[in-house]
Amino acid sequence: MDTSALFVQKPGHISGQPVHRKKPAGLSQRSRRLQTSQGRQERLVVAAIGSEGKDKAKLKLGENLDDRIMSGEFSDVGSTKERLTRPLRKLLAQDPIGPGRVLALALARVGQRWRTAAARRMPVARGDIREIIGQPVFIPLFKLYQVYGGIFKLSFGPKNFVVVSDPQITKQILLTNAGAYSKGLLSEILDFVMGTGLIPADGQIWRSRRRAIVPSLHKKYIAAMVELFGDCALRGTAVLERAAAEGKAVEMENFFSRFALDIIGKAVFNYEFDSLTTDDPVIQAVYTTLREAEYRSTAFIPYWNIKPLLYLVPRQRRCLEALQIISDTLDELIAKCKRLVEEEDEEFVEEFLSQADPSILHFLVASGEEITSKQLRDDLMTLLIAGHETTAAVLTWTFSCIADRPDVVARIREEVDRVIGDRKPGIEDIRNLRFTARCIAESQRLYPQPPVLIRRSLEPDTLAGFEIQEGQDIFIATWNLHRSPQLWDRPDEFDPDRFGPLEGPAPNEVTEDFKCLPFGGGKRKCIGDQFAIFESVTALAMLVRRFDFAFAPDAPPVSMTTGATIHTTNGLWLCPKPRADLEEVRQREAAAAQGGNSAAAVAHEEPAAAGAASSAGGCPLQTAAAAAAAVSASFWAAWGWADGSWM
Ligand code: HEM
Repeated sequence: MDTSALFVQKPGHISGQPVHRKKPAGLSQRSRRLQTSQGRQERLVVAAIGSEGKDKAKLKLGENLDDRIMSGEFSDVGSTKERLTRPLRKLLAQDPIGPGRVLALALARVGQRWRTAAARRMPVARGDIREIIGQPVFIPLFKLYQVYGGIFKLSFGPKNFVVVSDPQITKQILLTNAGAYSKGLLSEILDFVMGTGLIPADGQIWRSRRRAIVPSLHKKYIAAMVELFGDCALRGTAVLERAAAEGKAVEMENFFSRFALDIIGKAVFNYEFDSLTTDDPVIQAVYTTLREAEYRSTAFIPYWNIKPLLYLVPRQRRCLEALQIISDTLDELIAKCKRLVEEEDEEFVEEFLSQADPSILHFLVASGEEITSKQLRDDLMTLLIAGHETTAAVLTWTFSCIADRPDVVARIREEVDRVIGDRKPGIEDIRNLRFTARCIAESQRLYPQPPVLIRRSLEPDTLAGFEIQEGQDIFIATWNLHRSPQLWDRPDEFDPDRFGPLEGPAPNEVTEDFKCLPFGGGKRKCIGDQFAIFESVTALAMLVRRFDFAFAPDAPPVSMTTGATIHTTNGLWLCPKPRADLEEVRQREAAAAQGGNSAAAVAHEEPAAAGAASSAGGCPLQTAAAAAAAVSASFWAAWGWADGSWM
């Protein structure tokens, strides 16, 4: 089935469903067009989706929080007892005779003690959960952060969460006292899909799985993956060329979602989703499961814990069916891989990379480690989800950031023309695509994926002088850290130069001292950070060198909605147009490359042909694996990957 229609359409239609071009009623009052200091309006609207009626209800709830903040209710963080007795104290102080004034003085002294005691307690924002839901959850958290600062408690009836938006407190939780915290709520939410995979796992299981999986992402593997990224970018190029030729807009979130799925399928378990050009039940099953994971992470009542409802509620039944399809597919892939490992009889050495199948699954099976099929399935499912949604979101928001920035596009293009021309980038080239990489980093600052990290304290701790009880749920509000006006100059502006000279180190939680966490930090830091950066840089470079992108004229405004990552509400509709000087650049490249690895030749074929061309001669990764061996140590060190330091 040809899937291009799913994301290449006239902007008024998404997945075949007509979309009202007019903004929904009430949207305009709610729209927050973020004004940058240069006066440029970011096409960003904070909105909730839903029918008009639903929308109004949410609007009221969201505004309610704004009203309460405006009223100063949240700013008064002192003692309630002191506040309540203040009018009485004032009245008594007016007593002309004397006893009233003595009492007023006594009350003032007690009030002072109450205030001092209150200052030692963490500020608490009490409210109704409905004031938070119905909008991207990090938006109200940001508003409350502006009132309370780096640490406060968010309390809804019996439930409460500590919200952290301070770099040093974040560092303590993630790095210096990381042993005192678990994934808590996140493990509970993700159990149905990831089981004891790396993201939700804690304790001994986490330690042993991390020790087993991290070595599979070794240098040769990453270098081989860069080749795969280039092949997939060529297929994407072909899809965009067709859209450009037909003058159609492309829904880029869908496009990047499929792009990233194709890559992660091959990279993790050698499965050809080929979702940029086809659709099949496994792809549908993956998306059903992903959406369910997001639904569960934002739903208020976990009704799915009541077993019979799993079979009675249609969406839960669909999810069970999807999980079964994925589980069967993974079982087949595992069995196939085991057969291959037995047949090839290759010695398992450090940096093992199978020529026939360089996937992480192959590494894990070849390592000979005894693990249950269930654990292996959990590991693969975790890597599939962790490496897919995040990268797709990063690329989507990067393109949203650059679509109205011809100055940035020109700089990326100049760098790409100079470094790789029309070739696919090799591993060494990525080192020199430094401005392109900074654009990815800046987009990750503006749109952190995920926008909130979740933890639970395993033992009492003290954060910024406040006592934390065992079992306390904590949100680390990455969005707040990344957009804080106290921590960043012009925080809402897309400025890839803000991290200093391009020759300097790539920005991360260490260089930015935990005010920027593109991949988390400490012992639970992302294991796929280099994979993801190289993938995103390759895609950005290879698409920008070919196309100009402009916002589709009649498309809905770009707005955010919460999932595990930040999604667009109505898609990101862009019109790709071949860059004006494309022919000239091609001729120049053809003359220079003379029989080299010309991307132009491949990308002009149909996607299926591009895929076939990329795998001509067996595995397209063979040559890359060989080339990887030659990559210098200084290259890896430049990416913060000195031998051993990345584990
Ligand atoms: C741009 C893309 C990506 C982003 C923004 C991202 C972000 C993150 C973040 C912030 C964490 C820390 C979560 C926490 O502390 O609670 C994390 C963990 C993780 N990521 Fe990524 N990630 C990306 C790509 C990938 C890829 C490609 C893979 C695998 C190939 C991957 C695998 C993982 C795993 C397994 C963990 C859990 C590590 C542990 O708990 O030990 N990620 N990621």
